[in-house]
Amino acid sequence: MPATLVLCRHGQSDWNLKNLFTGWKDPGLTEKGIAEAHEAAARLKAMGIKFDIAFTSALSRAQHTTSIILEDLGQAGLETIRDQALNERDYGDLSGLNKDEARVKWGEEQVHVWRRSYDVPPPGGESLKDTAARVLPYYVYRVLPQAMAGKTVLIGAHGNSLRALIMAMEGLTGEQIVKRELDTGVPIVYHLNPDTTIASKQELKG
Ligand SMILES: O=C(O)[C@@H](CO)OP(=O)(O)O
Repeated sequence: MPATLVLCRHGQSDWNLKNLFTGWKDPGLTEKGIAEAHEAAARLKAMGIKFDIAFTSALSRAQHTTSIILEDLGQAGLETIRDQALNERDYGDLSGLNKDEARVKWGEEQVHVWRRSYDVPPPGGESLKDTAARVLPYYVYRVLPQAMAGKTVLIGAHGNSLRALIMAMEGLTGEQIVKRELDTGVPIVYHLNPDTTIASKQELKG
């Protein structure tokens, strides 16, 4: 029986709605974000998934999404480990700025490079590579041993911390990851082989 690992980006946050760079800032979920978390839970429930352990970041939008999913699955008390290693990529000086205004100020291309490239950090912040340097050791040393022990694992985290993880798990290049977007509140269910490679992958979209 392959191990099961579910990755889920948090539901829409207040700053996603306002189109602001968020990073390590800590806005809550919008009504839509809360609804997305419930939908994520319903899709996991329809697959018959029950978790043995959950991991989330130190930021409330990911914690809230994770707790809604667990509550809806009837697993409110499940062991949930919070760690800032899973936090969103730090957007540095861009944090709190409007993304459209940033495009006007610095140009479409520069902002796209800051948002999606692999190794170009935004001013004062982390590149995806920097983010991977904290996410991947956490995954390898904390999360993966749980999955390899046969536990069904949930990671409720963020667009860029999960992009960093997915890049490594799926063996994507720096060019491929630029195009990879994660929707809010959409669980991705991976089954892993005993050697930790991916046996199957399913995105639970509506
Ligand atoms: O603002 C952020 O922290 C992230 C995720 O919402 O945005 P982006 O998609 O621009 O990386």
